[in-house]
Formats: sequence, structure tokens, C-alpha cells
Amino acid sequence: MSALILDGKKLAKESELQLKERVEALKARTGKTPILATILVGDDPASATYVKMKGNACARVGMESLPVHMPKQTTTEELLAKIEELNENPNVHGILLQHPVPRHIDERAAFEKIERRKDVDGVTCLGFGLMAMGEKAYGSATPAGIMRILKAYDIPLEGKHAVVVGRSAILGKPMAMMLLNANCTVTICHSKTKDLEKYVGDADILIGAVGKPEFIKTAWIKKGAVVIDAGYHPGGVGDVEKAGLEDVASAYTPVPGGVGPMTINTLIYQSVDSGESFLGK
Ligand SMILES: Nc1nc(=O)c2c([nH]1)NC[C@@H]1CN(c3ccc(C(=O)N[C@@H](CCC(=O)O)C(=O)O)cc3)C=[N+]21
Repeated sequence: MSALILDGKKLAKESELQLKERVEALKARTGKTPILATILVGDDPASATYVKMKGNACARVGMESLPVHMPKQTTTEELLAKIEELNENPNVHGILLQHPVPRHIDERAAFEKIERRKDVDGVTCLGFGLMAMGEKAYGSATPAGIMRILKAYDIPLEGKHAVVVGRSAILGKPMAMMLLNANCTVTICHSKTKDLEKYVGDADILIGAVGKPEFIKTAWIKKGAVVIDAGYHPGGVGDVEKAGLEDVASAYTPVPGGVGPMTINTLIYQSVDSGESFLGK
């Protein structure tokens, strides 16, 4: 059986063409460019790579990024002060704080400091709460990107059993709320779940969001399920076992080339939207 490949890389490319036009139109109208500030604290090489990829994506659509690199010994207070400064900078329309920050920093406090209108990565409690209530807010980039993939491929969601494996603040939890808002019946599984295989085996839509390489085994998955893999591990390994996946899934996101590119694209998409709302459509 050959499963449908949910090609996030292709969708992100297509979206970039549209965003480029919107940015050009905004520039023509206002003489200004949307600007995304990207904050990297410390020098984790993987995080540095992701932040660089986000800056490159800004450039491809004609936006600017304002990279802020802070040393690993930065205190919570120093980070909060930097975010406050970016909140007050009228030229900055979006703020990304790359997760994870060094352990001694209060990451939640830092996320919460981001002004609501500039929370284009959807990491604040207020943004989460509004989204969960079905109000307008920028969604957390990875789950919002996943929803855009499901929509682009017309994957039916209503009444389907969606199983989210993982419950992190910027992935599993918002993912569950987005799927619930799309009328899925949602189960959230996590490290303390007993009989994980049973839940995974009942999923029509399976979301791997645990952050453990190939933790979810192909043998557990129901025939015909739609499998979304939000895991990213060295060597192009996801949270879902690769071997045999295309024989059991009806559709799946590849790693790489699936959720990752749409995570970045969603950040850019929401940044362009924010730029438009600050500068005037
Ligand atoms: N505040 C915050 N927001 C995030 O959205 C966020 C974050 N922190 N911290 C880390 C995770 C991870 N993440 C990825 C983004 C793109 C790829 C991606 O595009 N990967 C390529 C492969 C890239 C490569 O390794 O060459 C792909 O899947 O095709 C992966 C991972 C965003 N995250």
C-alpha cells in the first residue's frame, strides 16, 4: 500500500510565495517591512540552527528579522528586560523566544512577558486560553502548522478520534485544544499513560509529540490512520517508527519535510499577519 505523503515542505514553499506578495504589498502601502525579533539564549547548536532557519525564512518572504543572541549565563531579569524593550520597540511586530532556554531561567515568565499582539509563536497563557476558547489568537507554531497541513490535504476531522501523544505547553496541549475545536474526539497520552498501545491503536488521527525518537511503534497503529510526526531528532528521526509506516498509515508527515517546515512557515505567516495589523492592511 502506498500512503499519501503530507508534504509540509511543499506547502511551506507555496505559502511563502503568497506571503512574499503580502509583504510586498504592505511595503508598497506603508514603506515598512514586518520585523520578527528572534531571541536565542545560550549556544545550543540545534537551537542556533533553528533560529537561523527562521531568519532565513523571513528573508525569503521579504521580511526582516532582528536576531537577539544572549549569553547562556543571562538571568531571568535580563531576559525579561530584553523582551520588554522589544515589546516597546514600534518597529518590532513579532517576538520569538526559542525554547528551551538555559535551565536557570524562568522560561514561563519569559514567555508571559511577550506582549499579546507580538506573540506570533503562540507561547503565552493568554494566547493559549483565547485559542482554547475559540477566540482569535496566534496558535502555537507547531500545532497550528499541523492544523494547516490537515486542512491543506482536506483530512476529515469531525468526529474522528485524535490521539495526541505528549502534553507539552507549546505542542501537545495546544494541539489537543485545536483538534477539539475542530470537532475531533481527543485523547491525550503522556509518559504516565497506562496501556499506551491501546490508545494509539484506536487513533484515526495520531499525533506524535513526545520528543522521544521512534517511541511510537508502527505495529500499534490502526490501519488507515493519519499519522502526524512532530518529533525532530538527529538524523531525520521522528517520534514515530519509520519502518512499515507507509504500509499502515493512509497518510503521514515525513521527517524531515513534514511538520518542521510548516512550523517555521506558521511563525512567518503569523508574523506577516501581525505586521499587517500593526502597520495597517
Ligand atoms: N519557541 C519555540 N518555537 C518553536 O516552534 C520551536 C522552539 N521554540 N524550539 C524548538 C522547536 C523545534 N522546531 C523546529 C522547527 C523546524 C524544524 C525543521 O524545519 N526541520 C526540518 C529539518 C531541518 C534540518 O535538520 O535540516 C524538517 O523537518 O524538514 C524542526 C524543528 C521549532 N521549535
